[in-house]
Parts: sequence; C-alpha cells; structure tokens
Amino acid sequence: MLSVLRIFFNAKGTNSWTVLGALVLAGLAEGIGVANLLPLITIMIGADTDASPLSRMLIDTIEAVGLSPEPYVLVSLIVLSITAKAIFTLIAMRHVGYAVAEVATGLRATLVGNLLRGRWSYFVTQPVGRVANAMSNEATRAGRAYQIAAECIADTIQVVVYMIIALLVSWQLTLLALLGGAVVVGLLGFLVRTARKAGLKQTNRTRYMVTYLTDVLNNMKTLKAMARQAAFAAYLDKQIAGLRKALRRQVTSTEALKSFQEILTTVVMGAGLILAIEVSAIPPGELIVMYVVILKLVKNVMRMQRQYQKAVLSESPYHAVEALIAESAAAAENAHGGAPPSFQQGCRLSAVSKSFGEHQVFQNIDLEIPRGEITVLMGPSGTGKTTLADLVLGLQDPDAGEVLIDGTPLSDLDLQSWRRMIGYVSQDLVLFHDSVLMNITLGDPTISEEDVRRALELAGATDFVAALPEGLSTMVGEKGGKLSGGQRQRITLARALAGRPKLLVLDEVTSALDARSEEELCTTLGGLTPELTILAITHRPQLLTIADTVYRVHDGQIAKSPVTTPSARRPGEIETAVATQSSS
Ligand SMILES: Nc1ncnc2c1ncn2[C@@H]1O[C@H](COP(=O)(O)OP(=O)(O)OP(=O)(O)O)[C@@H](O)[C@H]1O
Repeated sequence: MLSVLRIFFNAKGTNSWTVLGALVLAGLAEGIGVANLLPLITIMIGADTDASPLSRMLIDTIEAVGLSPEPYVLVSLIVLSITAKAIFTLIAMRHVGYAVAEVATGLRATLVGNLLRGRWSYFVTQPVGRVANAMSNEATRAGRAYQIAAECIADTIQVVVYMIIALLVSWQLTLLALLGGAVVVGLLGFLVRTARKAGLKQTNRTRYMVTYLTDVLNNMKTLKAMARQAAFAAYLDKQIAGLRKALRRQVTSTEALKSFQEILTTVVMGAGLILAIEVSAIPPGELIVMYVVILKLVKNVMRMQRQYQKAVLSESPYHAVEALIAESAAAAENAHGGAPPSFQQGCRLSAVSKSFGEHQVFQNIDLEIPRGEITVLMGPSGTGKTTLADLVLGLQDPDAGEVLIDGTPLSDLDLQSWRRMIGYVSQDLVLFHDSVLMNITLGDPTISEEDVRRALELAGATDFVAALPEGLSTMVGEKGGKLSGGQRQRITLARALAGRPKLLVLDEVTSALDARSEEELCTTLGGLTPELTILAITHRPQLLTIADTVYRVHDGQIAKSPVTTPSARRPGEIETAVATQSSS
C-alpha cells in the first residue's frame, strides 16, 4: 500500500491533497446517507429508535436543527448525502483526470530535459529503445497508475467510513465482519502478488523487446543483406511469448480475484448472518441496517483489494520511468562556469589525461588549435582522435589538465555558448527522418534560408539538392537512407556550416566521398580559413594537403607530424606521413 501512497502523493504536477480532501468529503457524505438508513428502517418497522446509539445520535441531531425525524426528512437527507457524495467524487476525479495527463506529460518532459542535460558518456550507455519505451509506453501506463492509485485511496476512505458506521451500530459484528474480510483478503493475497509479478514482467519484457527491436531496425540492412534475421526473429518470438504469458497472467489473476472474492464473500456473509440471527440479540431493525452496512463494508474491502491489485499491476512502469529520470538526473553534465566564451587566439589542451575505466587513452598531452588555421589529427584507429575532439566540444571532461579557450578553462565558460560557436560533423552519417531543410537548420529559427543555401554551396551540395524531387523539402528517409553516403556527408557538412561557426570540428568528413569530390571539398575548406578555424580528423591524405599543422595520435601521446604548411610543402611529404600513420 505504501507504494500506492507514494505514487499518489509524489507524482509531480498533481493536486493530491485536493483530491484527498474531496474524496474524504465524498466518503463522509456517503456515510451520512447510509447512517440515515438506520432510523428510517427502525421507524418503518416500528422498532425502538433508542435501541441503537447511532440511531439515537442521528435523531437527536435532526431534532437539534429543528426538523422532526419523519421518513420524508430521512429520505431527503439520504438523497442529499448521496448527491453530495457524487459531486465530491466528480470533483476529485476531475482533478485526477487532469493529473493523469500531467503525470504522463510531466514524466516525459522531465525525462527529455534530463537526457538533454545528460553527460555524453551517460548517453552512449543508454539503449535508444529503453528511452523510446519510457517516453511512450511506460509514461502512458505511469499516468494511469496515478488514476488507479487515486481510485484505490477512494475505496480505502469508503472502507474507513463504513467501518466507523458499522462500529457505531455493533462493534462485535463489525469485528466479526472485518475478521471475515481479512480472511478473504489474506486467502486471495497471492493473486495480488501474482498480478504484481506479471505487471513487472510486462514492463521488463516490453522494455527489452522495444530496445531490441530498435537495434534490429537500426541494423536491418546488414541483417537482410546477410540473411541473418532468423536468430533475431527467434529472440523476438521468445520475448513476445514471455510478454503474452505475462499478459495472460494479469487477466487471469484479476478475473480469479473477482470470482474467488464473490464465492468467499457469500460464504462469510452467510455464516455471519446465521451467527447474528442465532447468537446475537440485536433488534431486527438494527440487524437489517447492520446487514446493509456490513455488506457494503465487505464489498468495499473486496473492491479495495481489486483496486489495489490493479494499482500494483501498474506501479512498475511508474517506477521504471522514475528510475530512468533519477538515473539521468544523476548523469547531468558537470556544472560549468558562466563566462562568455571568446575565440580570438584559439583552443589549447594543456597536460590533458583521459581514461575510460582502466583504459588510459591519453596521458599528459598538449595540443594547439590556433585560430584561423587547419589542424588535422591522424593516427591508427582507436587511438583517441574522436575523444580529443570530444574534449574540445566539452562532451568529455579531462581527468587531469585543462582545455583552454583563449586561455580560459572550458570549465569556467558557458558550455552552451561555446558549443553554439562550433560546427560539428560526426563520423556517423545519420540524418533525421525529416526534410533536407530541417536536417540543416535542426529547427533553429535563427538560421535563414539564405544561410542554408550558402552552407549547401560551401558543402558542394547545391546541385544534388536542387535535383531532389522536392528540393530542400525532400524527406531524406529513415536515418537519411534515401540519400547516398556522400550526399549525407555533404548535408551534415552544410548543417555544420549553416550556423556560421567559428570552429569547425570534422570527424572523417571526406570518408564517403570519391576522390574528385574530396579534392573539391578540401579546396572549399581551405578557402574557409582564416575566418574559420578547423579541427579535422582523418585517415585520408587529401585533408593533409590543406593542413597547417598535422598531429599524430598514438600510444596515449600526441606528436606534431613532420608535415609542413601547404605553402612550404615538399613533393612526397603527404604520402610519407600517411604511410607512417597507417603502418602504426
Ligand atoms: N564512451 C566510451 N567508453 C569507453 N571507452 C571509450 C569510449 N569512447 C571511446 N572509448 C575508447 O577510447 C579509445 C579511443 O576511441 P576513439 O573513438 O577516440 O578513437 P579514434 O582514434 O577516434 O578511432 P577511429 O579512428 O577508429 O574513429 C578506444 O579504445 C575506444 O574503445
């Protein structure tokens, strides 16, 4: 029950105290209505109204407000009370309705915010499918969990109200009824536990399945090309079978609870009635009212248990989203200073060391990226070139040493402003499933169509974009699948240039281009300096022809490669440099 209360009171964007207040008022109103049945029935059967303390108390109250305890007064009171109960319940559930939407959207908004603020190192450990599942399926179920928690609490309040009324009529019979109820609840408790397990299984299986499916879809071309779908399909079938079993268990356990409750309640109530008639000396009027009250009480206890079963069934998605929110909040990017960045001299890495776990990528390295020049990083695969770029972008933090921008540590600068000064082309040629235009502006309203056309021109993409069926509005397909690798590369370069950056960071920007396009692009890039500063990572020789400085990354160290500036370059120098790096 604690977990249900936690969901009810902790869910953000809800007005749980108002809901609780309205539910308590609804419970009280219903209590007054039902309690008035006692004097009504007592009068109707001509029994002594003084026989029960509750009956006497109600009649005294009615007389104290100047009314007489006539049947029409009592019936009117019952009608008024039940109407009030319905209105208060409606008020509570209207709030719950709003809250359900708030919980589902609030969880999503918090999760998105946390993920966007998260460290890159955290993000790369997160399967996309897990996040997608949390955003869609789990958040929706979590919103519903709030509603069920509220309904469960409403039922609990009603149980308490009926218990008080029953106690006022006969505490002995009430205790007997509660004992019977507790036996039924206890006997059927295993069905609640089964439902909880089935709910958890559904949540976990769905998460695994969506995560796995996302990976399969991302790699569909490779799987199809080599006809390797069979193993993946078998794994998915297994997960689907597990999910089917969990869903079947949920329905079976909820239906079984309902049916067993009905049987056991009838037995307990029957036994209780016989006991009351045979053993107790309760007057008939009171006995009828008592039966009505206790029947209601037991029914409410049973409904409360069914509602509780539903609540535990739906608590796992709520907790799953909460766990992801807490995890992503803890993985927020380190707080940086708020100093505005400038880029007049350039960027420098000073005595930087960086490890991933036990694996030391760099130890005490220095690197200069002077403003207005082209700095190229080369070296064998896996030696840390991308990690170096990530340090400059602030996506990774150094373990020791500093990244300095115009002499100021990056940790003192406003990181977002620094990144707004950068144009970045990543190694992955993945585009958004959207138009060419959207893929270039990334939704930034400050980038004009003029900026886009200029960027396309610089990236050598104007002609092929113009030839697309709908030009800039052409949809590029999933991950840009309707474009060739080279075309995607030009779009990503245009995207990097569209925001008129001060520093361009290019990770293997020519890898998908043919020799002629690569040469053309290098000429274009050479022409962008000195207005623009370029840090480029490459395995290919062409970029070296325009480089001012070439660094070779190797064995945790970085060294200036003996390649001179373009103007002083000797024949064969580039070929030697490339041969040295690929032989490492
Ligand atoms: N987030 C990470 N967690 C753990 N290890 C990582 C992470 N990122 C990179 N590495 C490791 O750090 C090393 C350097 O990786 P990096 O991607 O920087 O190499 P690279 O020189 O750019 O390689 P390539 O030329 O193949 O792109 C590799 O051994 C890699 O496995």
